[in-house]
This record gives sequence, C-alpha cells and structure tokens, in this order.
Amino acid sequence: MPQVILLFSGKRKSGKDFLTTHLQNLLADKCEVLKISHPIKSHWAKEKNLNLNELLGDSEYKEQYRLDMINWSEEMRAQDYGYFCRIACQDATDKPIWIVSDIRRKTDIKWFKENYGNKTRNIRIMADEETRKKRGFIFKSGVDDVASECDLDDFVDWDLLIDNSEGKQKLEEQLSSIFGLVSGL
Ligand SMILES: Nc1ncnc2c1ncn2[C@@H]1O[C@H](COP(=O)(O)OP(=O)(O)O)[C@@H](O)[C@H]1O
Ligand SMILES: C[C@@](O)(CCOP(=O)(O)OP(=O)(O)O)CC(=O)O
Repeated sequence: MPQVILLFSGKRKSGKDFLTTHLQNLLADKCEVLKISHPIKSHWAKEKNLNLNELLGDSEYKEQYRLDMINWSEEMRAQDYGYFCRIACQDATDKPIWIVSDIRRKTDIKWFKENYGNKTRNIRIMADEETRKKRGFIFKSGVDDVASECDLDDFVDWDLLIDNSEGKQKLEEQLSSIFGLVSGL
C-alpha cells in the first residue's frame, strides 16, 4: 500500500506529463507514476495496430486518435467507472508515493478515495489558453467540450493548485509546493 497518492489533473497541454516527469526524477525510487490512459492506449494500439510509444508521448500522433480513444473509453466507463483506474494500479509496486498523472473525471477521484481513503491528494495544473496553444493545443469539438477535458472544471476540493502558464510559477516553486504534500515520507 502506498503512503500517499498524488492525483494530478489538468487540461491537455497544461503540463501534466512535464511536471510529473520532473517530480519522478526528483523522487526517484520513492515513487511510481501511474497513468489511467495507459491501458486505454495499449488497447487501442493493439486493436488498430498503432505505435504505443507514440501514443504515450506528446506528439501530434496521439491527437489523431484521441477522439476515438475518448469515445471507446467512455463506453467502458459507463459500465464500470473504476475500470481503467483499477488496471492502472494493478502493476504498481510497493513504492511509498504514487503519482497518477492523468486524472480527468470526478469518478476517477471518487474511485481513488473509495479505495485508498485519506491517502489521496488532489492537484490541479492550470495553464492559460495562450500557453497551451504554444504547446500545441487546438480546440477540437468532441474532445475539449466533453467530460474528458471538462468534468473537473467545477471541482473545488483541490489540495494544491499549480499555475503552469508561461511566465508564472517557476518549476522549482511548483515542485517545492508538491513536496509540501509529501514531506515527512
Ligand atoms: N513549464 C514548462 N516549461 C516548458 N515546457 C513545458 C512546460 N510545461 C509543459 N511544457 C511542454 O508542453 C508540452 C505539453 O506538455 P505535457 O506535459 O505533455 O501536457 P499534458 O500532459 O498536460 O497534455 C510538452 O512538449 C511539454 O514539454
Ligand atoms: C483517451 C484519453 O485517455 C487520452 C489521454 O491521453 P493523455 O493523458 O496522454 O493526454 P494529455 O492530457 O495530453 O496528457 C483521454 C480520456 O478521456 O481518457
């Protein structure tokens, strides 16, 4: 069982992968990074004979398949909202800190809370639209106006808010605020 689970959410191109990778490098063997999207991408890669590594990266390749992956994964979630969360946790090792880098829905937070109680911390990464556009964001209907990107817009129970817009919080500042949530471990 982990001692703390950091649940990161944020709209696409806000910097979830960027920040959680930096955090992982600093925490090294104390932490494990889990991705709810990993089983979705694995399934899709197998089904459509796609390049899984490209789907796991931050290139345009992933964006071509995002809408289909969202639609398929929503069908699965409608039957069992914890389906992908459970698979993502299955292979986790006994590291004290788990980092979940892609929380998107209230039901994701609910599932972790139900299964790990008060070990969870909710972290929201924000970036203004101009910054996200510079990082490759282009609005797409069916992607940016559905639960995948919007379900947590009205969620308020954040333990930490991070502004990852260009020219705002420095990386060191962002990381040290996250360390505040795991100090003592
Ligand atoms: N603070 C930052 N400084 C420089 N580049 C950043 C920063 N945050 C994110 N990026 C870059 O922006 C792009 C999108 O970030 P990413 O972490 O993939 O976003 P998300 O996982 O939220 O979609 C990546 O190329 C990433 O390296
Ligand atoms: C089908 C998805 O799981 C694809 C998510 O891929 P990423 O988590 O890689 O996306 P970014 O926000 O750009 O980091 C979305 C979903 O609604 O489950």
